[in-house]
Amino acid sequence: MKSEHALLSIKGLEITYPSQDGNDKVIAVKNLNLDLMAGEIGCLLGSSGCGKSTVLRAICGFEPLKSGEIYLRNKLVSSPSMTLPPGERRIGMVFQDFALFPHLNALENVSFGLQHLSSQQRTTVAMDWLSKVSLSDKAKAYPHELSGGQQQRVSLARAMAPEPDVILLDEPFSSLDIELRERLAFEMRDILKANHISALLVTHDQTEAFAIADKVGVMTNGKILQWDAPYDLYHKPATRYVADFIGRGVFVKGTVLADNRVKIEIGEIPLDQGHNIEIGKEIDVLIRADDIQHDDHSPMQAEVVAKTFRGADFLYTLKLQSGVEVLALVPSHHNHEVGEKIGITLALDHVVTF
Ligand SMILES: Nc1ncnc2c1ncn2[C@@H]1O[C@H](COP(=O)(O)OP(=O)(O)OP(=O)(O)O)[C@@H](O)[C@H]1O
Repeated sequence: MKSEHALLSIKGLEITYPSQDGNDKVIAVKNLNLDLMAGEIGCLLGSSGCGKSTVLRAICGFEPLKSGEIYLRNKLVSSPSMTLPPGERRIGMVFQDFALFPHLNALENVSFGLQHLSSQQRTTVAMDWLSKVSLSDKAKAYPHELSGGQQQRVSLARAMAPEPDVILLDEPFSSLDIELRERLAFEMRDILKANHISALLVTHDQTEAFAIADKVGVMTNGKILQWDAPYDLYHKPATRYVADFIGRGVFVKGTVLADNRVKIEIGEIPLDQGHNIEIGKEIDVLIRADDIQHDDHSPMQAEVVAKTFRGADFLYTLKLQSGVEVLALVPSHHNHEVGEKIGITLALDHVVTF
């Protein structure tokens, strides 16, 4: 069975909190399943309150389970009848605010979890991890003397130094500038991959999730709707909620044709194998901003009703003849005015429908 090889395996997890009036229970997580393989970086992605942090706390051993089981390296660490104490789990944590000890310098922060070693070994190991995050020259610096990105790398080095089974990261970029986030997410991914460390991250930011994770689980109401590679989440969303949540898209009406194709207002698209929809049926077809291309020579016209400059491209909102509005990403040297009509073609090779 696949999960036998998983480093972290969560089966049928349910966690409840007492509600404010003390009577009913808030179900924070329900029937959640997840397998994280050795060396894999996973991410739970969902909006505020969907239960992401509760899952992390349960993995750490801070939440009792209502039902289900959590295994680390095939060892049962949590079930409704037992919770292995947090200190006895081999888990590293990186928090939203980095949670560095302000009165300890970078080296001392990283040494903190290495109390089982001699003082000389501690320094050697901690210096080694500081060098792995490219901060050897900041060993003596205190947290307030480091930038946000540097503090985050110290925090990562501190979590990695005791060589835990898995590192959990709780919104690790949310206190940083938006421009920094994506770069640091890539940087963190490189460090984790170079050191073969498995990690589970939670975030509400899709760009962050896609930049860092091998597998992303889209969560809502305490459930994972789909656990997949970012590419598959984007191109093969399993539910309408996932399709709406990931990437910017619009659903337009389509009609199923005889030869396994679907006709929409601006063209025809093949239906994916496995869709057995009766001919003539009306379906909703997902059209993303990168599915529509601008082509000055195309006879098919759409009116620009809004536009946002994004540097390399414009995100145009285009009104089709029927009045339906779709989005289109267009290289920014094609600078058209609102109200202008522009030529478009459909660049979609398969239908996403539900
Ligand atoms: N200690 C608690 N007591 C009662 N309800 C709680 C408690 N902690 C969390 N909840 C509720 O459980 C649900 C899940 O909360 P959780 O913190 O796991 O969500 P989250 O996805 O991490 O949200 P955020 O991104 O805002 O941190 C929410 O409805 C929340 O209100």
